[in-house]
Amino acid sequence: MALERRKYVGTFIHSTSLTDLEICEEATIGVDENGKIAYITRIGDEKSTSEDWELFQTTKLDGNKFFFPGFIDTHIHASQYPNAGVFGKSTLLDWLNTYTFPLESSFSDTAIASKVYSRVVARTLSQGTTTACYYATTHVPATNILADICLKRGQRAFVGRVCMDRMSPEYYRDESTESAIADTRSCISHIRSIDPSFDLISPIITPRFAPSCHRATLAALGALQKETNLPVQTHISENTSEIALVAELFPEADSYAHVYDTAGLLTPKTILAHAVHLSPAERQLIKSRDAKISHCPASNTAITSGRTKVRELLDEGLTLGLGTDVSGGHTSSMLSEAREALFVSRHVAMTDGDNAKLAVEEALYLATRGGAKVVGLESRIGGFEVGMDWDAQVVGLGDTVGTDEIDQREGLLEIFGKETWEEKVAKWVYTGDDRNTLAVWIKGRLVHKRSGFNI
Ligand SMILES: Nc1nc2[nH]cnc2c(=O)[nH]1
Ligand SMILES: [Zn+2]
Repeated sequence: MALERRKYVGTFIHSTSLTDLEICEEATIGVDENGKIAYITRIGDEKSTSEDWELFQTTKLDGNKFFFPGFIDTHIHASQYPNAGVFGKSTLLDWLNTYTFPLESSFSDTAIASKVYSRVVARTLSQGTTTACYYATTHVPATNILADICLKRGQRAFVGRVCMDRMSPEYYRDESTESAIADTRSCISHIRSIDPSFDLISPIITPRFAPSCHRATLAALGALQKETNLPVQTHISENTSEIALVAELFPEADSYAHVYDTAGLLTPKTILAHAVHLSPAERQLIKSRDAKISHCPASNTAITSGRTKVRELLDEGLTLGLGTDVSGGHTSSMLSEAREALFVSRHVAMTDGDNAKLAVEEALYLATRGGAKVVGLESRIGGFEVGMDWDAQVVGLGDTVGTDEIDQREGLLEIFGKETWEEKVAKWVYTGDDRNTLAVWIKGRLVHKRSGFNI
């Protein structure tokens, strides 16, 4: 579907490195008919565009509004969305049995799948998530519905049919290695039929986690990865009881990471969620395979899995993004997840020292550029550069306060007028929510607009 070219004028903020945000006031970005950034003009730049761009529409921001790259959620269970916030005092293994497997098994009903998946895609778009790595369930029709909804709504997504053939209830598990592979292939074929070059929607090979797959299933999924070169997502080293279970089930393996490596599942296209309790040798192995990590601080706090030492992982050169891990995590908002990453790093700092603290800039990097690297799309998304796709959101912080009236429309954020842009961004991260997400584009297509905001 061809788009109209469009110019975006105003303040642009994006990460240029882990520690740096570039803040460009009064800049212009031209987006072409393919949804790609054609040019960027910053203050003081020579105007570099041809006359014909003058003919096209402009979206111009004023006041305390800015353009920011769309968020990349590197780990979210779409099927668990109805349970967001419902976890009691459980920890991982009892949480799976009490809350998660019963809910996921209900996706044998495609009406439930349609309803939940429509809702989660609409909600995450409204929260500025332009790319999501979704776990679905074991059900082929329901997983295909998730892919269809993402394509229709325009959300960039990795959609994984969950493979699990042991350590789960009989009512919810794959029958055999062969059926797990056949069902995975069936979902891959469906996605190929709706998005032949996996341009917006990609399949992702999804062994739930080592304990729920027999060795033969892990190995067959590793072979499927080799055959297809598709990405892989799974969980690793989230919780100490889970790690003990892996040691019991795979006594021949040196470690949890070795289980995946032996199966051919530790690849540059592998996303490992959690990675809370990795040993130095496992971190070394993951780095040597160039596998990626999805840090899920909200979930790690909610179901008391542990505190990931993100600074150590970053200092060792591992590649990290953020994942909401709904519904281990209570929130589908990547803005909230960035805040959780900041707070968890402060808890680590209370025992390990101040160097553990993440800065706002670092949390935002993980939510955008870091996530782009995790999903292998760093040349296309995560920042504003010529040739990249226009995956962007407008953040509006509300008018500078001046009266006693509380502005209902743009949330709780209070801008008093003396703040620098850096301080405004910090207020957004620490006190903002989806009311501040005024519009969202993916590949140049407008996919969400808050009522009352005129573009
Ligand atoms: N957080 C989380 N960890 C898992 N490990 C295996 N399955 C799951 C899941 O659904 N959520
Ligand atoms: Zn998860």
